[in-house]
Amino acid sequence: MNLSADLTRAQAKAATLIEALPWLARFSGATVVVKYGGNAMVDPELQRAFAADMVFLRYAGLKPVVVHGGGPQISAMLGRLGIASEFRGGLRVTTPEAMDVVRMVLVGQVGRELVGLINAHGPCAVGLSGEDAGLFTAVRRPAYVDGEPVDVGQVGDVESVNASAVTDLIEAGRIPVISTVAPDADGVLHNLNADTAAAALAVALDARKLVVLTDVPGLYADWPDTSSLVSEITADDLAKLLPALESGMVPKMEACLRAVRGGVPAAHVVDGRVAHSTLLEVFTSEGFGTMVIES
Ligand SMILES: Nc1ncnc2c1ncn2[C@@H]1O[C@H](COP(=O)(O)OP(=O)(O)O)[C@@H](O)[C@H]1O
Ligand SMILES: CC(=O)N[C@@H](CCC(=O)OP(=O)(O)O)C(=O)O
Repeated sequence: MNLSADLTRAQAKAATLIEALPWLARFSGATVVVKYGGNAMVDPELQRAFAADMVFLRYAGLKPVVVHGGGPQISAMLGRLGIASEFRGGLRVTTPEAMDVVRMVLVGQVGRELVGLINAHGPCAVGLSGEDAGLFTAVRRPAYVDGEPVDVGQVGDVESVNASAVTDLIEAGRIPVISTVAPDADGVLHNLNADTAAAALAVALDARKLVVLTDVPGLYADWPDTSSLVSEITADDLAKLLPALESGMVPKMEACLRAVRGGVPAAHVVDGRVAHSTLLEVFTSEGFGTMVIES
């Protein structure tokens, strides 16, 4: 057969679309929690690509829920305001003064910007924080440095999730965009690591997938040996590997483990520096990044 160049290109596009068919069928109606962070959150082109992916998922019949990070943006604002900031065991030491800034940046800046980018495609996104409709309650937690607990101030773990705060929005066709601050039982606001909160939410929503964006192609078993990229790992093997991981990957892989152990069938770490990484993960056969499964 002698196809013209145009027809060849058109056929390649059709092949790409049709490759998505089994995945569209499999994930139709599924809730997918996506943790937005890293470079995807600071590069304007990647930001727009991410927003388009969320809208694509929604129109493809999935139910995307976004949990966003914002560590670098919080650090920048604390710096501008002359408020000292440090991390202990991967968690930000959060004084009451810093907590005000964490809330202002996550809820008022990073969350708003993402809502705006998604809503450029149509009025889908609604921003909310752990404070809204009692979405999260927090319980204060220490950091662990050399195995020892260290007080890091108003830092919490998710204690409870009011899933209906999110499912009501999903049922209305919205894309929830969630900022990870939450009150404890006394109403004191706490700062939650966004990877951890995304995992807790994925479990509470009975999500079919957790997708965590980062700035590397995935988990390396022997970091920084780039030949050691892990494409698939079971929860048990990940639990064995966790103590050997370095700080950046620890909350991410702990989050994947928590999600899978909590009943989410698959948790993925994908390279957010690649435009449309979430779509590639959900709709292509290649497998993208690292997938954590129960067994
Ligand atoms: N075993 C590992 N596999 C992959 N990355 C690792 C590993 N150990 C440490 N890292 C580092 O962790 C970083 C990701 O963590 P972090 O910077 O906190 O993520 P993000 O900003 O995407 O939320 C990677 O960019 C990499 O430098
Ligand atoms: C307790 C704690 O450390 N909270 C994080 C919350 C934001 C976050 O997790 O952002 P990333 O995903 O971009 O790292 C912080 O204050 O930086």
